Amino acid sequence: MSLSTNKMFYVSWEAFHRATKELAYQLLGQDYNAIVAVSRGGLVPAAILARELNIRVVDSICVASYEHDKQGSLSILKDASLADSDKLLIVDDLVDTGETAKALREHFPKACFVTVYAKPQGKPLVDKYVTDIEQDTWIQLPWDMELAYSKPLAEK
Ligand SMILES: O=P(O)(O)OC[C@H]1O[C@H](OP(=O)(O)OP(=O)(O)O)[C@H](O)[C@@H]1O
Ligand SMILES: O=c1[nH]c(=O)c2nc[nH]c2[nH]1
Ligand SMILES: [Mg+2]
Repeated sequence: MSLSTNKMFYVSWEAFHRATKELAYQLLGQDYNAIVAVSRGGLVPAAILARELNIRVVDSICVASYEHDKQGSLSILKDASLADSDKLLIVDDLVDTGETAKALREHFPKACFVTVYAKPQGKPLVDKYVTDIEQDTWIQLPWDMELAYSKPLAEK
């Protein structure tokens, strides 16, 4: 997807951590025994969920589709070695158009697919998520940003 508006939702590391812990609360007691992180965006929430849910088996599936904010066709660069199962948690940072989630659900039909953020188009494809984001808004994740000087309002 390529966005035509400039609406942004900026996420700090603390906010990302807090939202992912909220996802962990939702998953608590559900007996998952392994995680597959959807690299790269899913690596950070996967580490947080693995810690909070005490899951020590963590794998990754490496996919590519976006070049910055332009979406192309999805390809699997490296598959996970863990087999599909209903005890498997597939973790990504966000679902937007749902193209990535659709491909992953086909790849892991029994697994539970979770994200931290979800936009309306992709929402029906995730089993659990924490925060709703409007479709026309770009989520700026903490690893894509750096601290910078901000002019006082009076000077803007
Ligand atoms: O619902 P969709 O429209 O498919 O978009 C969601 C996907 O896009 C982003 O990954 P991206 O492909 O940009 O790669 P990255 O995780 O390596 O940053 C994000 O991490 C999701 O995996
Ligand atoms: O950083 C990102 N923010 C988004 O809103 C988004 N949608 C797809 N891929 C994305 N990456
Ligand atoms: Mg991704």
